[in-house]
This record gives sequence, C-alpha cells and structure tokens, in this order.
Amino acid sequence: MRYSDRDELAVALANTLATTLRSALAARPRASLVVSGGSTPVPLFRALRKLDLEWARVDVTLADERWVAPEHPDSNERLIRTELLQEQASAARFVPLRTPEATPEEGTKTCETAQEMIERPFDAVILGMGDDGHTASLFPLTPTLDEGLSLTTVACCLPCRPTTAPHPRMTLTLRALLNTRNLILHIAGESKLATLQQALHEADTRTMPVRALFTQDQVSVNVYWAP
Ligand SMILES: O=C(O)[C@H](O)[C@@H](O)[C@H](O)[C@H](O)COP(=O)(O)O
Repeated sequence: MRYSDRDELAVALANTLATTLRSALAARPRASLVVSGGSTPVPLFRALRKLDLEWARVDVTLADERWVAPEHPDSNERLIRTELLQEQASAARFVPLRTPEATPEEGTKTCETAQEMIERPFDAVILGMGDDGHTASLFPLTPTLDEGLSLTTVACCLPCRPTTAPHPRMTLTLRALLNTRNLILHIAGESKLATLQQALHEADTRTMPVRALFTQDQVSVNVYWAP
C-alpha cells in the first residue's frame, strides 16, 4: 500500500489495526499486537493510541529490544510506554522483552516465559526495516542469524549482538514473527524502498534478512510505504 504522506499512512494503518483487534476481541478473550521500535512507527503509535477498543484485553509486545535499561533513550520499551501506551491504549497489557538479567543471553529464559503469556498466533505483527535490510533485530551476517531465520528454531526469543548497530539485543525469531494472522512491513522514504527492492531482487537472506519475510508461504506480507 502506497500513501502520499507518512501521517496519512499512520492513520490508515492505525484504523486497519483497530479493526483487526476489534474482530479478534469479538472472537477470543484476548488480542495481541507486536510492534517495532525505531522512528518510523511513532506517528502510527500516536494515531493508534487514540482509537476506541477494549485495550484492557490487548497484549502488546515488541519484535525486538535493545538490551538497555527501560529508561534509556534507546530503549524500545521506553518508546512504547511513552508513545503507544497512552490515552485509550494505556489500558493494554505490555509484555517487555527486556528482563532484569545483565545480558540478553542470561535473560532469554525469562523472556521466553513472559512471551508464553501471549496467545498464538499473534493478531498482528508490525515490522520495520533498516537501511541495511535488517528487520526486527535480525541483522545481516550476525553469528546468531541462521538460528533467527530458521523456520525450525523452537525458541521464540533470541539474543543477538549486531556488529553494525549499538547494544546487544533480544529479537523474536522469524518463526515467532510469522506466527501471526497479519504481517505488516511499515517503511518510509525513498531509500527504504530502494533497500527493499534490493533485498527482493539482488540479495540473499543472510545479507538482507528482510528478504526472509517474502520467501516464506505461511503468511502474506502487507507492505505499507510513504515517501
Ligand atoms: O529496535 C529497532 O531498531 C527495530 O525494531 C528495527 O528493526 C527498526 O524497525 C528498523 O531499524 C527501522 O528503524 P527506523 O524506523 O528508525 O528506520
């Protein structure tokens, strides 16, 4: 889906997500939403948090997290708490990926247990993409990437240490991310569009992991883009 500007995209995507969550709540006791960090989703969070739905029955978690304190400026949890879990959405239940352990490797078990509280499949997963073709924290050429991309990986949470981005991280694995009724890739700007074209037509999943979303047949990917 192409929009003429980022705010228009944010409002349209927020409305689509609200419809998805409302119908999930009509069918099941709880609904779930997986969001990403970074700068792109901020207008989406601001639109979504105003929408009227039974947020108290919605579980919100992250596709990935930087292993920093929840108050750190680079924390995705901080971003979600300040930009999404406000207004109507303040009633949602947030399941963080950051746990008290010192490293993501030590925190994996706690993180995995917390994720088990959320019903699967997720109702919606919204991913972003970096200029290097990473998505979630599935970064090119990292030692744990094969495990992150393998569709037979049992773990839902995977610690990772990208060499091209700051902070150790925790990411949901590709298999966990694909276990959703709706998968959305939300990107903005001409350079992201060029990156996506390159990932689709020239690269492989080890050098541009976002490609893995398009080479599987479990769930279709809806790409939302604005200049
Ligand atoms: O925490 C993170 O870093 C992300 O979840 C990451 O995968 C993000 O979606 C992309 O890096 C795009 O980030 P921007 O929206 O800032 O370009």
